Amino acid sequence: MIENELLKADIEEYLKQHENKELLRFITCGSVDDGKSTLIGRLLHDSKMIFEDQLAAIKNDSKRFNTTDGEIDLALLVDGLQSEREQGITIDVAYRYFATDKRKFIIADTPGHEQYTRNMATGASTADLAIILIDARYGVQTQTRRHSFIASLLGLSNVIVAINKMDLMDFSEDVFEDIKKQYMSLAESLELKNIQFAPISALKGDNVVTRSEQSPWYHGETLMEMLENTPIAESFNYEDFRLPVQYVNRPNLDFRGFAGTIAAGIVRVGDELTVLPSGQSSKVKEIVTYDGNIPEAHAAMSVTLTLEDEIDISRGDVLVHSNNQAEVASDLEVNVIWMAEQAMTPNKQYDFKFASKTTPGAFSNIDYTLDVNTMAHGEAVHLKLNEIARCQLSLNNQIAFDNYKKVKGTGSFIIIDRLTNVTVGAGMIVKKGATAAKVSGGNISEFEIEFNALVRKHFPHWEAKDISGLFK
Ligand SMILES: Nc1nc2c(ncn2[C@@H]2O[C@H](COP(=O)(O)OP(=O)(O)OP(=O)(O)O)[C@@H](O)[C@H]2O)c(=O)[nH]1
Repeated sequence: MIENELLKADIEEYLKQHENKELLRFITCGSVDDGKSTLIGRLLHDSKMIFEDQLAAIKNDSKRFNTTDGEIDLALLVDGLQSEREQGITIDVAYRYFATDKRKFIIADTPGHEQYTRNMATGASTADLAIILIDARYGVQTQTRRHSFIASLLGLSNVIVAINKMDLMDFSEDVFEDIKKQYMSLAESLELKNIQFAPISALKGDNVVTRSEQSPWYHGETLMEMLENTPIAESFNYEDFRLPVQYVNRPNLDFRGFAGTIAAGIVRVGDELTVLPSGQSSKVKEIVTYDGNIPEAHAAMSVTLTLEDEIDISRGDVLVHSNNQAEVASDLEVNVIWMAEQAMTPNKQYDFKFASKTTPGAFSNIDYTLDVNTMAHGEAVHLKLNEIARCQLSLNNQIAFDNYKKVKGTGSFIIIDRLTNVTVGAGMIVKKGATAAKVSGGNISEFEIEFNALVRKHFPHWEAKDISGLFK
């Protein structure tokens, strides 16, 4: 633990020195034992981010556990905790930092265990890129499909498919090409814009940071070059200005500022803004930051705006350009990833936490579930752990929102259980909801439920759907 703290302290210092370098956030995903930990260890090791004392500790451990036949077991570096090592499974999202001359990096390391889809969703929601690991011996697996699908659903457009353990397949070009083909056919049904492939051995280091002599047929970039060179600025939306107001700053009667982190777009002094949902308008008087006033600010910056007029704005409102507004509604059509052991029940009240506003509401209908292996639509009355579904959401209050693919910050939300305060799911907004769905889901009478039960009992061959779960 002491070593970890040291590492953390030093890396914060290190990151400070690299403040002006571009930051790439990425996630690594794959099935258990595909080699995520080894790969991350290799990236850290070969980019010289490991300190000598840690290296010595790993060398000793590798000898003691005799895990890798004399090679340093880089996985030991990542699976730092003793209990994790004993279990052999990484169990939560862990964030790691490293830097090269070109960029600095944050890795969200997400475990491969089937039930931990939610951890991947957590890591992926803030990532620019996903490394999807495939064991060269086995090719595309269920987890590959699941992770690629979630990456696509979360709007992660950059994917590096790292075909690992190529050393066990004699660095065969045919194996690489074959897995590439398998993956491309899977990707056809997904919205991943930029897919790159690398044949690697995380254990031996081939094509990770240094080019391998074992694969003379491969002329592409190393994995590290891909991480350094994949353009990320394109994933920012500088078109649609959105400022979800985190708090209203009123230190004295003469100053009233609206503070928050810009979710998308650019704002300048003098711009005409509208407050949503109320619809009132004014002009930007000042843009105040920690380092003083500035004439313009863009996505990801934390700012405080003051306006020309005294208008009513409170926490949770969204400031937008008057000529480019977000939508406002209380009924939404959404994609949901369910993350709790206890199933989601339509018409049960949950809290929905948007960029800066939390409001109660309920799902009025599950339109369909999505099978992550086949992409087929299915029917469901409840939504179970790790299931993904298209749903109709009915909120108790109006919110300002965007389609998730347009603006992540104003297009996503988390779902919180009102009793336990635990996050039970995550959602991405597709569009304004259809009110018709609300009627079919929300207004079922007790009589209809009883009638439905009778029909199902006495006329099972009619195959009527159980609607009791829709009523609560
Ligand atoms: N031959 C070979 N073995 C590898 C390679 N990469 C990883 N391994 C081995 O595969 C096993 C699993 O690697 P890990 O890095 O622990 O796998 P992981 O995906 O992090 O697994 P979890 O942490 O359990 O999710 C270890 O025994 C590694 O030494 C590789 O490129 N070649």
